[in-house]
Amino acid sequence: MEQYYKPKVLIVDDIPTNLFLMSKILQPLDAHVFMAASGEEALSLTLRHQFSVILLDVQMPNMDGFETASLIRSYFETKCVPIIFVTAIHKNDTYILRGYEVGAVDYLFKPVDRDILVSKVKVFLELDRQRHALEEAMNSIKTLGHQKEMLLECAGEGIVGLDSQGRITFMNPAALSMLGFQTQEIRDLELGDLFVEDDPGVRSFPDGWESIRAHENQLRSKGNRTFPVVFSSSVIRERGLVTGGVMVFLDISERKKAEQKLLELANYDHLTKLPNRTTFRQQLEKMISRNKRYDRKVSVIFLDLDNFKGINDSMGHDAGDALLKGLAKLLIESVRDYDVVARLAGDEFGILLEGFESARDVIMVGQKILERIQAPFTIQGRQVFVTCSLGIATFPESGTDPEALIKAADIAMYEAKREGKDTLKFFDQSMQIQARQRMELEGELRHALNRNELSLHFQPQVDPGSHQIKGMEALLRWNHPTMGSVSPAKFIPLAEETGLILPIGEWVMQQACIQAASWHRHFGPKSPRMAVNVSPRQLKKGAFLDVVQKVLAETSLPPGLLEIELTESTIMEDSCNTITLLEEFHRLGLMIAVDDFGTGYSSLSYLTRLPVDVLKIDRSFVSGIGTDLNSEVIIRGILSLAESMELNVVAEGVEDREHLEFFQNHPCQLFQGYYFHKPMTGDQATALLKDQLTRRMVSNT
Ligand SMILES: Nc1nc2c(ncn2[C@@H]2O[C@@H]3COP(=O)(O)O[C@H]4[C@@H](O)[C@H](n5cnc6c(=O)[nH]c(N)nc65)O[C@@H]4COP(=O)(O)O[C@H]3[C@H]2O)c(=O)[nH]1
Repeated sequence: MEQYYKPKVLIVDDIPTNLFLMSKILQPLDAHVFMAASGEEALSLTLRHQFSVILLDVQMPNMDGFETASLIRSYFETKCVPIIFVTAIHKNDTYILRGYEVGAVDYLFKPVDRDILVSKVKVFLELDRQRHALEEAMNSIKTLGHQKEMLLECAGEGIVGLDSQGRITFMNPAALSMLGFQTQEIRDLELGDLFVEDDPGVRSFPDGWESIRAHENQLRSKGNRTFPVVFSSSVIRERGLVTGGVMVFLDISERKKAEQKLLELANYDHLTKLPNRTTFRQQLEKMISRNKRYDRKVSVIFLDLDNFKGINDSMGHDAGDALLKGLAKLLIESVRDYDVVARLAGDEFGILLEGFESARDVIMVGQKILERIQAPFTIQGRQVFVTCSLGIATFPESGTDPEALIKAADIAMYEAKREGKDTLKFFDQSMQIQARQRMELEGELRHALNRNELSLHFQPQVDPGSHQIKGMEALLRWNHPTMGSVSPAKFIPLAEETGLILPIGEWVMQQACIQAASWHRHFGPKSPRMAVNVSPRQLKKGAFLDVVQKVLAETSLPPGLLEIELTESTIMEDSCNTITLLEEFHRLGLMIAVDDFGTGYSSLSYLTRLPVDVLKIDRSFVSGIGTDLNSEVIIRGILSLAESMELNVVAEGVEDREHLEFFQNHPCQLFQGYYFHKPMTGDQATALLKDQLTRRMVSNT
């Protein structure tokens, strides 16, 4: 803030009374009054203070007033200080003139009149105040100008100045450096030369310039580098006339890069660089509206790898990632440039096709993918074989909006999986009905355990010679309050898919062991061995071994009375882990049976490495006895294999005498089937075992 300015007055007189009187008179004026008794003293004061006016006595000893005034005028700092001479009234004109020559601005005559003195001094004080105010104003203008200059110099934004014709006249250092120009090079430049794309606002200088606020465009540097900027402009007017313009711009390359990165993250899969699900959906929406107008079709292919999890688990995530990248490349190469390939999730990919003639073209694309995928991928120096399942849905038949189409293709893909994988399926409405039923069933199954709707039935396994019951297979039953009895063939695969098999399987193991332990307490060492079906998902879960150990400990069932039934395909699926786990079960003393034997394509050499005790001949072969020579050949093959490997064999699905007679010539250890017993409740099985015991005792007596 500006400080209050108090002017200074100097009175010079060798007579103290004069000094005193004049200072007294000047006291009411708002000024500092200084006094000097000689010319020398006056000079010394003028060099230290800036006086508004000096009242200088002419007649003084040593250095008189004229001499003092000349000396004051001779110094740069003091040469303009107004001097009023104070002298006797009778002095002549020559004398007076001399005073003016040495720099007097006025005279006062002694004896000094009070009013005249005050009014004359007042004038000079006022003049000095105004001079001071002017000086202050000048100073602040100077400071402001300097500040503005600094602003232009230091601003990070590029600032470009134009003349009234719109020609560039100025660029601040930031603008020069961003655009790569030297100051002298800007003279012939027009603003439009700097813009990559014509900007109507820029072109319309000076009209419309005021409205350019935060526009985005690209500027071109001298070296032809283009970079994105955000810029604003304003027009300079003086008294209503346009005198120039200013444009301020900011290089937003970094911001644009960050925006681009965010956009990629939001719309693309970072691993394969393919569009993600969101983008896939948007593209499908566009494709639908594009083709709807011309009554043309759009196809959605949903692809899922069949054995990705196995590869990921056994070879590690890096290998899994490499496989997905390889697959992405394969898919892109299998379709046309304008078809869309996206990664929807994990090992799920989506393809959008348009502009095809008929469904045959889409099938050909799908088959091409199925064929190409058969060639091994080389990952971490190893050859990896994969297959995939494809589901195809077509607009408008399978659905008219993106969600419906993606869902339909997903359902069709699911059907392809159910049909044995490595194939493609076209969506049809019946699939949707099945999918809905599956969903409803799943909802019900989730509550089945808590609502006590599950129970176990037991089917005896009988010794062919003695007809004694040596084993019992635990078979799960679901009795739903409205649907009635639901077949395990229907709900077990569903439980497997949804993971519900884990709690359900644990419950089965527990209930079966409780029952087996009860029989063991009742019938002693001759009580039947309990065979429990175990699904692949249970086996893969590391905790399954703990579950079995815990149940055995809780029920005190001798481990030798527990048999685990695994299907052939389960055993073959996950080699290393399965062998280790089965060996653990063996160490515990459990028996291991291979269910549905003969339906898979087990490598026999692999089978010899597995700790297996029992092979169960699949029901489909037994039912072929007498009608299908192949089945009989297979059964004979299994029996001789089992003999050479010293494995026991259980023939499943023995329904009639013909089956039984076949096995008289081809001995097998146990029979299971309706010919002997159907699956029955625990109580019925207990009664049967009691009956058997009684008959044995009777026959022994
Ligand atoms: N036509 C005919 N069928 C016969 C005959 N003898 C037995 N069966 C049926 O054949 C199936 C034998 O069980 P599986 O092969 O383990 O096949 C089982 C098994 O894979 C699965 N399953 C049943 N209970 C469980 C369980 O607790 N856990 C798991 N993971 N799977 C189970 O469900 C499948 C079907 O079970 P179920 O419907 O109980 O069907 C049983 C049984 O009722 C016969 O002479 N003729």
